Amino acid sequence: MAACRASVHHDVVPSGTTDIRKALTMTNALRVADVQKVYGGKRGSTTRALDGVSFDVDRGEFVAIMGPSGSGKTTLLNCIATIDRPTSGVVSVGGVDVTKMRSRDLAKFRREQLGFVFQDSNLLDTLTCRENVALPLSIARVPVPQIDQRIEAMARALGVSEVLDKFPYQVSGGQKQRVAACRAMVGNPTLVLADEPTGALDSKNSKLLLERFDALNKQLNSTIIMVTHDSFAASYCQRVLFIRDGRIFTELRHGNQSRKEFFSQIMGVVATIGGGMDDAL
Ligand SMILES: Nc1ncnc2c1ncn2[C@@H]1O[C@H](COP(=O)(O)OP(=O)(O)OP(=O)(O)O)[C@@H](O)[C@H]1O
Repeated sequence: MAACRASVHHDVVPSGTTDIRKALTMTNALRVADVQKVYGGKRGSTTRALDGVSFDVDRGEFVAIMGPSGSGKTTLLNCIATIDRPTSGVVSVGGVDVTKMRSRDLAKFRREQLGFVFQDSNLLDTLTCRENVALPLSIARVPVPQIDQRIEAMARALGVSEVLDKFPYQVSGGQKQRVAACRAMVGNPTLVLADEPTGALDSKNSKLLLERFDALNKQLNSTIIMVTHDSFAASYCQRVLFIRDGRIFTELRHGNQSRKEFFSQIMGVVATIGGGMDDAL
């Protein structure tokens, strides 16, 4: 097992710094440095959901986060997604320390820098699939001809071209989830955050989505962070971070081994770490 990379604080770039310093961190899509998250307090009981989590994600990496129920995965993803603020520590996306960002800037930041894929696709039922995918581009005021081009290209890449003009209730669960992935990735965000994206899919559709993620990661250099309980899903990633009791327990790298070999390695750690992982298998 590879050791986790040590956290370094000095080169985390706070928001509003110069382009030169940003350029220094161009290969770094995400830095999580000594992040703590404590819920509760003020005389009530407290829960330390994250206890000094540190790791880096390079641009173009496809990383899974695994861990038993209650280990802190959602809390970590919410801190990266700027939905929640850490109690202490730094979360830096594309070289910008998001923990220092003012609340009024966060919505814009999320829109422009992050793409989200949830367990249930969260598509808007009153819009067609095409209109759902167009949303982030329309909000970003991308010119209409470009919007059409980008939607067509992304739909082709995710295998949903034929359902673009249908409404979400007219398409299958697997297609819905791939349309949701289209919407998350069409704006080419710095980070795609996927929370149990295969959780509601059967094995055929899980495989299809993961293969498309893998292809997009390789072709577009997309950076994808995926929380999953499923070792099979994690085996598509280049790296798996295991979290237990709010701390990084260990990490595995895919390296040159086959996906099958990586899957067995992941299963080995899951067996060690225990606690309700791989429920989906
Ligand atoms: N808003 C909150 N207030 C208090 N405690 C919380 C809150 N959210 C999460 N926790 C606690 O923090 C810990 C980590 O929770 P988290 O949801 O991050 O775990 P998880 O790994 O995502 O679990 P699961 O796999 O079951 O979704 C748990 O002990 C949980 O009970």
